[in-house]
Amino acid sequence: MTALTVQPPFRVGKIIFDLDGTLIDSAPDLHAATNHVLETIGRPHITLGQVRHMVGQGARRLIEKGLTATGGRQNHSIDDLLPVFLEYYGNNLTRHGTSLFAGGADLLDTLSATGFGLGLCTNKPVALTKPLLSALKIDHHFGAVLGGDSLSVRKPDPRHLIETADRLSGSTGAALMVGDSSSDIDAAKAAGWPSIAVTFGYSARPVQELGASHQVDSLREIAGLVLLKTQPV
Ligand SMILES: O=C(O)COP(=O)(O)O
Ligand SMILES: [Mg+2]
Repeated sequence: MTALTVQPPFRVGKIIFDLDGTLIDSAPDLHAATNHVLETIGRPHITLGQVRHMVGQGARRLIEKGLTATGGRQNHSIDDLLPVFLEYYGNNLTRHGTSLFAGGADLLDTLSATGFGLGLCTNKPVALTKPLLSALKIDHHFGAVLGGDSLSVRKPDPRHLIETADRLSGSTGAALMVGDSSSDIDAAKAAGWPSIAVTFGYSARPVQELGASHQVDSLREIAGLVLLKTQPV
């Protein structure tokens, strides 16, 4: 495991959040959309438990992993299946119960109210991300929202995080990444940022192996780990 280089309380001005598996439990709806794709090609369904460890590298990778789990890629083209997935998922973003993880709404309220610049950096397509943030009533917290297709690079490339932070106009100071998967923590490490890994997300690997600066079992812990702007420095 990578040595911890930065310890809380983190003295930062900007906090960049991952979405799936970090702020929101979107697995139920990603599960339904994946099974819809599998059904169209006569494959069996996969379980919610399987999907929970397949999310974090974008829709293409999720479809690919769904195929691998049900008999292999064979001659199926991800390019052909992606629009099937995106159409179903886009029409059913919260239908099967996608919701904020416990403490998420309070955390974002607290961080916004105390003056942090908040950014959202996800590998989900941005055209699906924005309506999902609105449906969950958390869109107003984010000064910048970048999806997996917003740039020519995406997590774990650190430029995805750095660009999200740079677009937070009016916020200064160092940035912190909060995520659930290796793509988040690897991007933060490559950017030279501290990071917090949540243990309740969708990581395919044990979270303690990701090498985050700190890890939390609940979003409720996070406000206590950053130096709130109202506290004396
Ligand atoms: O895999 C996805 O679609 C998005 O995942 P992320 O929000 O964890 O980056
Ligand atoms: Mg994630």
